[in-house]
Amino acid sequence: MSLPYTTEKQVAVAAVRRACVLTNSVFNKLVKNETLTKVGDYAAQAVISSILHRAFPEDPIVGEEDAADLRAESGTGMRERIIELANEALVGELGLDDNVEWGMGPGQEKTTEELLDAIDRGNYPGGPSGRMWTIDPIDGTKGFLRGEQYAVCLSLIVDAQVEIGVIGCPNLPVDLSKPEQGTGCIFVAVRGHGAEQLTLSGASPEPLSIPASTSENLNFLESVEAAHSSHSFNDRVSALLGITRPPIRMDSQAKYCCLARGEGGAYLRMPTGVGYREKIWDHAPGQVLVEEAGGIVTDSRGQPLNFGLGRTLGENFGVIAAGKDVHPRVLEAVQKALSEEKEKARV
Ligand SMILES: Nc1ncnc2c1ncn2[C@@H]1O[C@H](COP(=O)(O)O)[C@@H](OP(=O)(O)O)[C@H]1O
Ligand SMILES: [Mg+2]
Ligand SMILES: [Mg+2]
Ligand SMILES: [Mg+2]
Repeated sequence: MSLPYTTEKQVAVAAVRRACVLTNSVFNKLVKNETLTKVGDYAAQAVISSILHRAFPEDPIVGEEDAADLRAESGTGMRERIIELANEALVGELGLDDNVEWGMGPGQEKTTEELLDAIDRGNYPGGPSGRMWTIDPIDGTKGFLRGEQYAVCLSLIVDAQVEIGVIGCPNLPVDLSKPEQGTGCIFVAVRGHGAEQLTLSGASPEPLSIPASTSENLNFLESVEAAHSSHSFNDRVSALLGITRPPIRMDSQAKYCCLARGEGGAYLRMPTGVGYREKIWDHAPGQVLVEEAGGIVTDSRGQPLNFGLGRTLGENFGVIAAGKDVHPRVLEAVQKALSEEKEKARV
């Protein structure tokens, strides 16, 4: 019996690989010299969206970026730069099995209009039924610009359930505890068929599973950006759990990837203010990856993340991702810390 979503998985990995080559070259050519922020985000979404469209022309896409500003932009050369970089990534030879037999070999150069349209194809509003892809071309843009962690994130959602997640992490050490082994990994999960880590060239799949954990070897994974998740809340939850090790701070869904391969032990993301709604592209690939590695992903109330409400997670409040044994303990401590906060606000 053939595995489900074989073609989708091949196409998704090919698309993420090309986008990673692109973001790497954007960093080396542009970010290191000048701050042309967003060039990588636009170009990578154009590349991934073009590849998806060629393979699955009927599938809608929920992408983070849109091309409105780019269309309006003139005189800076930014749009030309993006088109050039996207075309380089689309036609370049990547080596390995670039799936020519699925029509996924190096593509043809595209016009400016075609690439702007490809970016704008990410405007699907989402919803509860049918197939859709989510693209976060550069997740952790702040980390990307700092030369730290970022991730190229792609998922396939079918009837509100994430079926495939692919996360490319060009700057992530192959093993956090052995930085000398080099950086660059791709994480892939197919619902019901496990999670794996590949090299950045798409080779050497290693199955992933979250090992059992105790409080002694636990530390939290959390955002670098204090505006994105409450560091002080995490400190309180750590204290309640008796965790003494400092948190591992890292941008992007690389946190889900580290968790899936047994680094850290829990990813906790609590809102810093009222009103922000988490975006589906910031969590869909990470959710299926962690679940397929044997973990649990919920919001801070223990509810599953709802990917069927549109472009955001709606009423889901915060995110807790952890191994099966750790998750209930973290959830309980989060409840305790929340009720302490309520109590404080009352008096
Ligand atoms: N106030 C806020 N609260 C939570 N997340 C936020 C936020 N403002 C932006 N974000 C999201 O946080 C993501 C980065 O997460 P992290 O902090 O884990 O690296 C951003 O993704 P992008 O970088 O793709 O825009 C963005 O979507
Ligand atoms: Mg993001
Ligand atoms: Mg992004
Ligand atoms: Mg963004």
